[in-house]
Amino acid sequence: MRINSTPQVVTIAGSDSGGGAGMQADLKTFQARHVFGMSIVVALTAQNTYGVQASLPIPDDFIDAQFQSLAADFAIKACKTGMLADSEHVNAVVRNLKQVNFGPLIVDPVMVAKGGATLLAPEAVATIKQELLPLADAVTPNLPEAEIIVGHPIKRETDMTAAAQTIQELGVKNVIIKGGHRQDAQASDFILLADGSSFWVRSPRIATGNTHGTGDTFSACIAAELAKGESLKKAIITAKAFLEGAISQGIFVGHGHGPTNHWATLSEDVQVSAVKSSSSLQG
Ligand SMILES: Nc1ncnc2c1ncn2[C@@H]1O[C@H](COP(=O)(O)OP(=O)(O)O)[C@@H](O)[C@H]1O
Ligand SMILES: Cc1ncc(COP(=O)(O)O)c(N)n1
Repeated sequence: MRINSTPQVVTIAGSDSGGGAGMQADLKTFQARHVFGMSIVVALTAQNTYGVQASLPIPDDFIDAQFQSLAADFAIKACKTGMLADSEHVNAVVRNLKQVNFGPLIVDPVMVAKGGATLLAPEAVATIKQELLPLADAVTPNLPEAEIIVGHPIKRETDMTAAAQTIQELGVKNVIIKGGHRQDAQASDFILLADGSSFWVRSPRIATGNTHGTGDTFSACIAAELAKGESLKKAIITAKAFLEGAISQGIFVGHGHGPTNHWATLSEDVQVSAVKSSSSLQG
């Protein structure tokens, strides 16, 4: 059917007025990856490359209204969450997700902005673990977020693999722990799939201050590729190549922690190494 043949994706997240992170980064990613992007705003932030100056959660009933508007009209094939502000808003999103069919759900458990601002009330971590993760097809914590979810420090690569297992036991099928916050020569992300197989994606670490919105861009790219019908494994590898390009071909705007370049071409420097082989990697 012609009317719904374009892959349609929605981000359920916070707005970054500075355009580098949040749903603005998601929508730029959707555009770059040739899918039709939509947005459900959960919170507004007054933000720039220096940090977050103010934030304002959206009333629950307006979150409901946005879900209803999209569900009534579009054939959404994948979705992602980003900044969800607090427990009340996590619950509003969960309630709505249970009533719609927006395809695979990627949860980016955004907690603290790179500049240090709190984007999720600490009390809401338990709500994300108990209510949202069981609905998710994949979760994409960065290292500090993974440490909060599992409740202990994650230092070595073996800690990342163990943490992924612990997070999977919370009821989320596929776990992607991003290694951007480590200091090693490669930026390495660990992936544990639903079938128990696992692999690393690695790319050269780029020395840059332009990493504002990297996590948002990564999870948005995964959602975009899933909406096109790609397997989760292929979507993750594409997202890694997209990030390596977006970070390395930097864009310089603002005076603080700069954004990435969503026009960049995919990098060819991504290495994939299986930890356990499996004939049936998650599709
Ligand atoms: N300096 C860097 N060089 C190359 N890749 C990076 C760099 N920083 C982050 N990445 C990659 O960007 C993606 C997002 O990771 P990360 O920055 O850890 O997320 P978040 O924005 O949630 O903190 C991951 O694939 C990670 O490996
Ligand atoms: C609205 C919003 N959502 C997410 C982030 C996280 O991005 P980063 O960790 O790169 O600051 C952000 N800064 N603002």
